[in-house]
Amino acid sequence: MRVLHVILFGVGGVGRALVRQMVEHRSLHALRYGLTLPIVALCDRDGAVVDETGIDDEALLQLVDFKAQGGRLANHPLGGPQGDPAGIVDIAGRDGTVVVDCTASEATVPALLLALERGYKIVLANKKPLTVDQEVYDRLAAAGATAGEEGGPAHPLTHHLGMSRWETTVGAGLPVIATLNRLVASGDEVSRIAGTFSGTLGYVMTGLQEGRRFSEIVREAHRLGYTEPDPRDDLGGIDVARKALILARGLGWRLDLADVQVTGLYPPEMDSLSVQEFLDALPQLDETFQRQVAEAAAQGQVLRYAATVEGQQCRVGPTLVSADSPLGRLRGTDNLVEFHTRWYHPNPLVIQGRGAGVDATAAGVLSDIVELAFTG
Ligand SMILES: NC(=O)C1=CN([C@@H]2O[C@H](COP(=O)(O)OP(=O)(O)OC[C@H]3O[C@@H](n4cnc5c(N)ncnc54)[C@H](OP(=O)(O)O)[C@@H]3O)[C@@H](O)[C@H]2O)C=CC1
Ligand SMILES: N[C@@H](CC=O)C(=O)O
Repeated sequence: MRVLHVILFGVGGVGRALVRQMVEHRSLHALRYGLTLPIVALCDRDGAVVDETGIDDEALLQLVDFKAQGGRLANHPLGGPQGDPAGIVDIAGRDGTVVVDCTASEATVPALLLALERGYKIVLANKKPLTVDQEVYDRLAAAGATAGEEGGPAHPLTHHLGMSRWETTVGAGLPVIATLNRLVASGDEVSRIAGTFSGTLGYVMTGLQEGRRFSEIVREAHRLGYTEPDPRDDLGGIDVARKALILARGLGWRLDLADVQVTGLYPPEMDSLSVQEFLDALPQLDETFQRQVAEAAAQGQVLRYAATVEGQQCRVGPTLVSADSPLGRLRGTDNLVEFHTRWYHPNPLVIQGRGAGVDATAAGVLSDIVELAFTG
């Protein structure tokens, strides 16, 4: 039996769905792939449960229920406090470990780098480590990638052949990163990537179209687990900017988050509020959006939050499109990603489907883990 030990950071919506799917599919993985995936550490922001023999399934299901009810692992009878994710990798890691990041925090970067230094593998649903410094991206992406000419450093565009996977960072479970990597590997020339990359903003824009209030839709998207922990990351455009940057870096472009042109959907004064205060203050934006959507509808147009990666530049922001265009016909959390390339011209290669949701995302993370079990 092939064994890959799992250290999981983040037991929020995605992390909990992942644990449930891992437990549910244990026999499928054993039968189909001869693979077993024991979870040896489960960590939230200040606590952890560690068991080097693998936390048993009954305890895992009990722990995710405990987390769903707002519990803290530091206070659980099986858990204890932790303030250093790298320390968890140090004590719980061993040969054949994968560190899975389902947080929305930069605090995991040292743990991820340590994991790679030790020869472990990493899977990220978290976009932040890939969108801080270029140097961090390079280190996270290049570990174990194919050697360059005459054994030199790996070429930046062989990243996806290494020990890291981050398929769900763009388009959740949709195969956006895999498609990009395949285009790059074939030598095709990608000239433009464009579309809508946010499940939350798709849900908000199409909800507005149906005549619903902005504040009500945003709160619903938050409750359903589509938004980032702080929904301003979605509404301010920074989450889409991170996705655009991950795609641009995947093309080998050397850009930083500050280089992405971002237009947000709420006024900067709302940045100083707490998340709850922000959610409570949303009704003050209802009328503006209602007016914008009505004016657009009168012209046969709808509002969408679009992203473009082209000519060494990334741009994200609201735009009006014809209600009858591919973007205009999108509904709910669906994303649409067009790759315009030398061989996909004039018609682009298009990926479309659910772009947020904890189960589809967790399934994408689990696929990355299974793929890495057979890599390297
Ligand atoms: N939801 C979705 O549809 C999608 C989400 N993603 C990405 O997946 C990630 C998780 O999203 P989601 O589950 O919705 O978010 P949640 O806010 O529900 O969960 C985040 C989890 O991370 C934990 N956490 C925060 N900081 C740390 C830390 N320093 N060390 C360990 N754990 C930490 C939190 O701990 P605590 O419980 O103590 O607060 C919480 O358990 C995000 O990066 C998001 O962008 C990607 C694609 C789609
Ligand atoms: N908040 C994000 C989740 C996926 O990355 C979104 O809504 O797209």
